[in-house]
Amino acid sequence: MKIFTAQQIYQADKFTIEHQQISSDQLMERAAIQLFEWMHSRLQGAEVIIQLFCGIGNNGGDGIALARLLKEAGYTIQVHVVNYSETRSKDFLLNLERLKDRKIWPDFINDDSSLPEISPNDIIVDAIFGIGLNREPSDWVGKLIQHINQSQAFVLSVDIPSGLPASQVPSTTDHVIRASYVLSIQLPKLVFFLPETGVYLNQWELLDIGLNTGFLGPEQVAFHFVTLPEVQSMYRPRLKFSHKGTYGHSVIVGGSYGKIGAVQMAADACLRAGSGLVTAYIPECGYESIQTALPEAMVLTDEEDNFLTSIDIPFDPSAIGIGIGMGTGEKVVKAFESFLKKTDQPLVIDADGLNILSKKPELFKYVPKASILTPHPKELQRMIGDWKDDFDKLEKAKALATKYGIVLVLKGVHTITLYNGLGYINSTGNPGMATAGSGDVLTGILTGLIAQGYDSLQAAIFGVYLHGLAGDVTASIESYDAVKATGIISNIGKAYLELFKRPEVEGGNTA
Ligand SMILES: NC(=O)C1=CN([C@@H]2O[C@H](COP(=O)(O)OP(=O)(O)OC[C@H]3O[C@@H](n4cnc5c(N)ncnc54)[C@H](O)[C@@H]3O)[C@@H](O)[C@H]2O)[C@@H](O)CC1
Ligand SMILES: [K+]
Repeated sequence: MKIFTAQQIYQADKFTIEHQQISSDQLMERAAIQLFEWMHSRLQGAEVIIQLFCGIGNNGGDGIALARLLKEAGYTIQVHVVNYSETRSKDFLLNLERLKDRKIWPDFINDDSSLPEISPNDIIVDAIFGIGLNREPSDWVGKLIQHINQSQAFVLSVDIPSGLPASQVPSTTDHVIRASYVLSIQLPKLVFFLPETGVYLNQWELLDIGLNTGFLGPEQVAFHFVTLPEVQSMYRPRLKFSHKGTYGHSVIVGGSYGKIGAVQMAADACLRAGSGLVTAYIPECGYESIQTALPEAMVLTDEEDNFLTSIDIPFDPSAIGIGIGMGTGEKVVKAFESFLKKTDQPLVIDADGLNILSKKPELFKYVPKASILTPHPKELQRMIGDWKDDFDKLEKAKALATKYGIVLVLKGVHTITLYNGLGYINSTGNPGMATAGSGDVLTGILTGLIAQGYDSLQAAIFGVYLHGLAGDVTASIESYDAVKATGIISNIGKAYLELFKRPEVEGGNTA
């Protein structure tokens, strides 16, 4: 699913209005009906007070139109117009008149008004600012937003939390609505997914208002939101007449004394992802444990007991994952360096592999093209230095990926894969996955997918999704708190099955 800029969304609105021969007011009514139906199907006429805070633009217009529909269905509403500008939108005014025709009189909040009382039991509809926010809200609007945030009431934001710009971080963090739920009109916004801006919303969902897909289809975007249909289309089914050689021979290189488990988990995940054969390449000390714990894997050992001193794989592997639990001691760095210099096939590089690259950035030029690098935020910072904010981070990371022709997987709540100037934002996963070994599992999955013939970008997008889904399956059985990396591995199979299960209920997304 493409992630459009506010500018593109405005163009899509315009295009839809022209091509469907409807008025902008009719488009707003579609949005209001969708908002109403969402609320009504959940509230079922409950006797709760709904306080609607509406700006004076089209986001406010959505709110005012929604107020009318709620009133007509018998809900108790209070409508506040947040009067931050004299320049009111045409459709806002139209809907305000319709409200007045029904004898509903909103109160107007200005810079000298007292703040309305809000009970924690009320429901707030936040329609103050939408994607049209183009500067910081005035101080008094910021104070109103703070007041709403402190109310402990459920806050339903229309399109985007008010005060959150659509494509930059807000400058005054407490002048942004903290939304319990966002009903985003038709399209997700990039800020939903970044750590610094995603914190302003708990959950979100899209409301389809029938924007013209003829326009949206060919539009170029910088970011995609990766959902089930995209991932399904990447899946490579296993062939009837195939054998283990068809699915590749992966090698997982890493480990050191006390950190052999990382390689074991990666090798296990690699097998679960479908690699035909898997070899673990480790220091001698891990031989017995891996052979015992993972009978399906083969093991090659370094001469040295406790860490790797040379990496010589005596056959041509289909894929190599390297770096986990490896350490960054002098001899390891040397072994890694000479391995990089003699290898041209794309690698999956994680953990200490990344740390060595940060220590010796001159080695980047030896990283084979189309290798996948999977830094978590600290590893990324070591690689690209400090960033001003999340947008700056994305630019710097993109530049690094483009410079060396690599696939950069930025691990996080929404893992973002960057390649060739484009970004792919993952939609699966949960907070339970912030646990030891979760990254090793990802390395194993990615290596296993490359071994089976997925290209690097597909392996990254598909693998990150599958990894998150396996984590979601695990959490659904064991709770977020109890998710362990080995649990994620054992649910990779269920995640594969999930990919092709028909959805039973329509659900929201957790931002
Ligand atoms: N254009 C359309 O046809 C549709 C628009 N929709 C809604 O319209 C919204 C966008 O509406 P608008 O473009 O009117 O913008 P907003 O309603 O987000 O903002 C209102 C206006 O206030 C001004 N403004 C921006 N920042 C300000 C600040 N800090 N202080 C004071 N004034 C400020 C801007 O001129 C802006 O246009 C969307 O988020 C969505 O909710 C929906 O109704 C669907 C259809
Ligand atoms: K809003």
